[in-house]
Amino acid sequence: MKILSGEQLAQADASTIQKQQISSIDLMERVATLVFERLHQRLNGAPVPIKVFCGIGNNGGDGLAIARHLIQHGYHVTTYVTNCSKKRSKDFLVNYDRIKEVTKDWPILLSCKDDFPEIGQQDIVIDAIFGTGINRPIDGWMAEFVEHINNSRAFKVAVDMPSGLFADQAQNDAPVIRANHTFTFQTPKLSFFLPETGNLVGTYEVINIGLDPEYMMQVQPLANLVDKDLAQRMYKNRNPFSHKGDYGHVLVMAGSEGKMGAAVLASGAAINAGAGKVTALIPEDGNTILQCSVPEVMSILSSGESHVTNFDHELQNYVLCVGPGLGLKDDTFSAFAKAISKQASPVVIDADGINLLSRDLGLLKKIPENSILTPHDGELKGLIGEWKGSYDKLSKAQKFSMEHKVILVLKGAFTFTVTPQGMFVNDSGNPGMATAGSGDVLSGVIAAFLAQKYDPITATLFGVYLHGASGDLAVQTYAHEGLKASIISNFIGPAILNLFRQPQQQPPQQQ
Ligand SMILES: NC(=O)C1=CN([C@@H]2O[C@H](COP(=O)(O)OP(=O)(O)OC[C@H]3O[C@@H](n4cnc5c(N)ncnc54)[C@H](OP(=O)(O)O)[C@@H]3O)[C@@H](O)[C@H]2O)[C@@H](O)CC1
Ligand SMILES: [K+]
Repeated sequence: MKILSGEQLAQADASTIQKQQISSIDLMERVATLVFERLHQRLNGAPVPIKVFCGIGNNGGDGLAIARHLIQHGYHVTTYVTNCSKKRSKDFLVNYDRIKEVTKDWPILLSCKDDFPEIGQQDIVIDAIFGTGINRPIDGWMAEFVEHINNSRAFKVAVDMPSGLFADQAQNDAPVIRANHTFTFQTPKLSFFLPETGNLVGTYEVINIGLDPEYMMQVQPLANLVDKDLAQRMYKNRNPFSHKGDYGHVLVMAGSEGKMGAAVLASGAAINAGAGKVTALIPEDGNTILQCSVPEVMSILSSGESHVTNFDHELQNYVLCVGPGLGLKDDTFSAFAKAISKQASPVVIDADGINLLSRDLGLLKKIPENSILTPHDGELKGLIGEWKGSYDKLSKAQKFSMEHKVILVLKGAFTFTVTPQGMFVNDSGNPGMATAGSGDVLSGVIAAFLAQKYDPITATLFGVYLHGASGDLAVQTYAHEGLKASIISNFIGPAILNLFRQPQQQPPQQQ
């Protein structure tokens, strides 16, 4: 699913009106009806007090139309208009008139602090104050009003976006409605996925409002959302007459004294994700640990006892996955530099591999095009320097990806994959995955799909999605707290099966 900017959504709106020969007021009615239907489905006629707060633009117009439908269906609705400007949109005014057809109660105008209504704990608040048209932070009495709503214990439903939130631009601590649930139109907005603002959205639900398919097809999005549908389409069926040689060989260069678990997890995950063969290049003293932990994985021993000191072997045709638990010793750096410079096809670099690379960024010239780097924030700083907020981070990461022709996987609540061809947001995963070794598993999974001849971007996106989906399945049994990296790894197979199950067969998600 494409993630568009506010400006692009306005263009999609205009293009829909032109191509579908529908008026903007009819499009607003379509949108409001769809929101009403979803609300009605959940509320089922419940006599709860509903307060609809409308702005004076088209988001407010949506709010008025939603309120009208609710009133028509017998709900207990009070409608308010935040009277912050005389400049009302055309479609707002039409709906301001239309609401008179169903009630004698005019919307109540709010113009200052004295007008603020009391909001009860049992109320449902529908926030239709600002949507994608917000163009500056909310200030003055409106800022106090946002705080008033946020301080209430009512359940807050945002229309398109929580008011005050910018769809795709940085904002510094500006007042924003803290929604419990957001009905967003056509595409989710980029700010829903960023750590500074994602919590303001609550749960979100995309409503397909039927914007012009031609426009949607050709528009270059800010990012693409990788969800179950897309992941399912990435999957490659196996040929019944195939053999292990068809599924590639992953060489995991990893581990050091006290961190052999990282080598075990990365190489084990590569096996679990379908690599035909996996070999671990590890320090001598780690061999027993590895061989006892994952019997399917072969080993090559470096001459260093406690850490990898050299990269000497006879293997051919393998995919290198380097870094987990490798350590930062000088001779490990030399072995890393040698390993990198011997590769002709994309590699996966994780953890200490990225820290070693940051020691000499000149090595980037030796990394094959479309190699995959999977840094957490601390490691990323070694590559792109410091940043100010998520938008700055993404822009610097994009520049880095294009300049060095590499794929960056920026791990987080929503993992961003930044490629020279564009940016992707991952839709799977949960907070239980914030646990030691989870990243080691991810690097092994991505390397396994590279070895299985998925192209580098697909291998990355598919690996990131499945890693999160494994965590989502595992959490049903283990809870967030009980989740650990080896369990995530063991759920890769079930997560692949789950790609092809219908939603009703999925167990409920832990919130
Ligand atoms: N995309 C689609 O396909 C469809 C979109 N639809 C809906 O339209 C919504 C977008 O509507 P929109 O463009 O009218 O903008 P909206 O968010 O209502 O606000 C604009 C008003 O706010 C004002 N204003 C701005 N910032 C302010 C501030 N800080 N403090 C105070 N005022 C501020 C600004 O005034 P001005 O800047 O001119 O002073 C202007 O009057 C979208 O979210 C969705 O709900 C559907 O109906 C149909 C399909
Ligand atoms: K809103």
